[in-house]
Amino acid sequence: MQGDTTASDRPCDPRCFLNSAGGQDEGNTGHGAVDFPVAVVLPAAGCGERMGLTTPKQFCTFLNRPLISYTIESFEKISWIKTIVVVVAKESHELMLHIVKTFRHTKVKVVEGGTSRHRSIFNGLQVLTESTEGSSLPRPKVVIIHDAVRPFVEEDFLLKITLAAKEQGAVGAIRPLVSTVIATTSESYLDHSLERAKYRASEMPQGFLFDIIHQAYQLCSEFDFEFGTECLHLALQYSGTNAKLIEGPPTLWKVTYKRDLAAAESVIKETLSLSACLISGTMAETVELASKVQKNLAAHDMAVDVFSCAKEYKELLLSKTRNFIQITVGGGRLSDIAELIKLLEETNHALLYPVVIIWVHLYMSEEQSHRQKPDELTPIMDLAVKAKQGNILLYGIQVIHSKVPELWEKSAERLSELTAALIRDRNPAFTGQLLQA
Ligand SMILES: Nc1ccn([C@@H]2O[C@H](COP(=O)(O)OP(=O)(O)OP(=O)(O)O)[C@@H](O)[C@H]2O)c(=O)n1
Ligand SMILES: O=P(O)(O)OC[C@@H](O)[C@@H](O)[C@@H](O)CO
Repeated sequence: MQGDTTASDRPCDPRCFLNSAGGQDEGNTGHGAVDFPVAVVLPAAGCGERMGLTTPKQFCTFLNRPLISYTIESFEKISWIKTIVVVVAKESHELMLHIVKTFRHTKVKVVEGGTSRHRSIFNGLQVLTESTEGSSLPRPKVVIIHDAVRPFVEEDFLLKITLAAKEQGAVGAIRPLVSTVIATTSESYLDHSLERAKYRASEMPQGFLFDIIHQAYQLCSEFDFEFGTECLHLALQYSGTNAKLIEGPPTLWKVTYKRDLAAAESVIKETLSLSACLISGTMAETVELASKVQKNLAAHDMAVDVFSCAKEYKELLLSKTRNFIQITVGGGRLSDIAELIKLLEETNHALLYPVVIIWVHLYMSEEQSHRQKPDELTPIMDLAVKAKQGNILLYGIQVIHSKVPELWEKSAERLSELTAALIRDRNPAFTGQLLQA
């Protein structure tokens, strides 16, 4: 298609957009390249009819957080984006303010939506014009418009869209069509089909010079407002600006049906499972077990950093991982776990994503495990109940050291399998349980 700029169409790698979740260092690709004010408008005033739920899909939650909060976070962590205007229905205004407060979103301005997506977007643009009474928001040079129900957007693609919008006036993300587009007769027969290779799906984000898109909305017809679905069309029709088209990654999909919500949760869980910190202690057996687990988890695509003791917690937290494994020996050493939970709570580490702690209890022999008094381990349940209130999921796994290398290897493998499953699934139902490796 004329004007296509094809970006790399790499397979959907979860590490590419949720830096803060996956333990990756947050990129800052745009620093310096964007020397002009950029604002974002997130239309979120729809009712989500196709989702078939009473709660509008942008407020549906997974992993204890509403969908819209994930989208806001994708933009919030970008240093060169200064303002995020979230457009919600009047009846959702208080809920949106509560979400902003609960998840400590910054840069967010909440405004009231309209009866159609275009009306909502226009309301969002209006609040960005200096001429609006009481508008405390700076008029942006470029505005990014992005459906609030598209949570996976990457900084490097947003940078491409923003720089292209500054140069071209209007730019849109596109993706190859999956199904062929056909026209039907009034009796629901095939009228004709379009040559799929010549067409693309229009996705989000889209970027515009603010004045171009604001003018287009000021001039557009009531019909456009009521029935239109394409901002690029308004820029062409009413501001004479033909949008540049950039092929985006497969992660730009919009949450529309219930299955999309499950898919979004699964993508985020996969991202959260990419890294872990393992606190091994200093005993030869615990250090050896830690090394076996680290090697086995690498086969599960999980990068594990091993720390020898608690005093390195501070450094450990800087890694941004949401998964912690602590090996202890002998009598119940839950005090170390309690200390880690306290630190995670003090640093709000579990604010945006549930944190997993796996307490690995190593018995040095079969006899020692039989001597263990049940009441020495039951406190894990109490600790887990308290930790869950802070979005921290505590699990216990018991493992017995064996002097027989094959048996010891097998135990380490079982421990690694259990650890990977608990981290991947983050199922609250198993918190406080003591599993056997
Ligand atoms: N009056 C409207 C309608 C839609 N949107 C927003 O536009 C985005 C994309 O629209 P869509 O996926 O169609 O959302 P809904 O209209 O809520 O879904 P449905 O068509 O299934 O009702 C969503 O974030 C939606 O909240 C909006 O801000 N104002
Ligand atoms: O509200 P709807 O889901 O119908 O429209 C959203 C999409 O049309 C829109 O986000 C892209 O096609 C880009 O315009």
